[in-house]
Amino acid sequence: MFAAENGLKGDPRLEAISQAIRVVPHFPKKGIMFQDITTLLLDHKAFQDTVDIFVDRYRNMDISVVAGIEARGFMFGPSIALAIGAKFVPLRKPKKLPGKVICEEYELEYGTDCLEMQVDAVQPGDRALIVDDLVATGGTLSAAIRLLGKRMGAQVVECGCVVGLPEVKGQCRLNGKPVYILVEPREIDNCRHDISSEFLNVQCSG
Ligand SMILES: O=P(O)(O)OC[C@H]1O[C@H](OP(=O)(O)OP(=O)(O)O)[C@H](O)[C@@H]1O
Ligand SMILES: Nc1ncnc2[nH]cnc12
Repeated sequence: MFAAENGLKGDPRLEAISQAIRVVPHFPKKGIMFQDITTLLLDHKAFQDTVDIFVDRYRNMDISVVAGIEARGFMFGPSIALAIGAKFVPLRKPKKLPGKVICEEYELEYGTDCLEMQVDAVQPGDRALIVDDLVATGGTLSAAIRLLGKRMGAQVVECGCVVGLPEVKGQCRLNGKPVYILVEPREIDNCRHDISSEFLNVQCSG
C-alpha cells in the first residue's frame, strides 16, 4: 500500500511530512538515496502529524502491542503505543537484549542480519502493530512479522511505516500482512534539505 492508497489523498499533512524528510544522495554508499527522517523529528508539527495519523488509524483496532524496529522504529513506535494504550516492544539487533530472546534472520544486500525479541514480551493472542521508519526490500519487516506471528503466536494486524520505496515492491515479501505507508520517497529535485556534496560522507565519482 503506497501513498495514493493510504486513504489520505489530498491531506496536506502528507506533503509537509514528505518535505520534512531530507534526501541524502549516495549515503551511506553510492547509489542510495537516503531518506533521512531525523529532519522530520526536528519539525514539531510534521512529527506530531506523523504520530497523529498512525494514532488515528490504530486507536480503534484493539492493538495490544506496538513493536518498534531498531533503530528508527524506536522514534515513532513508543509515542503511538502510549497514545493507543498498547505496550511497546523493541525488536533489536543481535546481542542487545538480556534474558531469553528469539531471533529471525533477514537478508541484506550482502549477507544477513537478525532481529531479536524477548520471549516474555509478547503473548499468543496479542494483536500487534509493527512500526518502522521505512520499508525498502521488506526484509526487515518480514523478520519482524515472523518473530511476532509465527514464533510467538501474536496476530500481526499491520505494519506501519512513514516511507515506502515503491520500486522494490516491499509488500511482496511481507507474508501477506498489510503495510500502511504515509509517503513515497521524494525526488531529490524537490528537496528542501539537500546536503551539499561537501558534507557527504561517501564520495561519488562519475
Ligand atoms: O526494507 P529493508 O530493505 O529491510 O530496509 C528497511 C530497514 O533499513 C533501515 O534500517 P537499517 O537496517 O539501516 O538500520 P538502522 O535503523 O539501525 O540504521 C530502515 O530503518 C529499516 O529498518
Ligand atoms: N533509501 C533508504 N533511506 C533510508 N533508509 C533506508 N533503508 C534502506 N534503504 C533506505
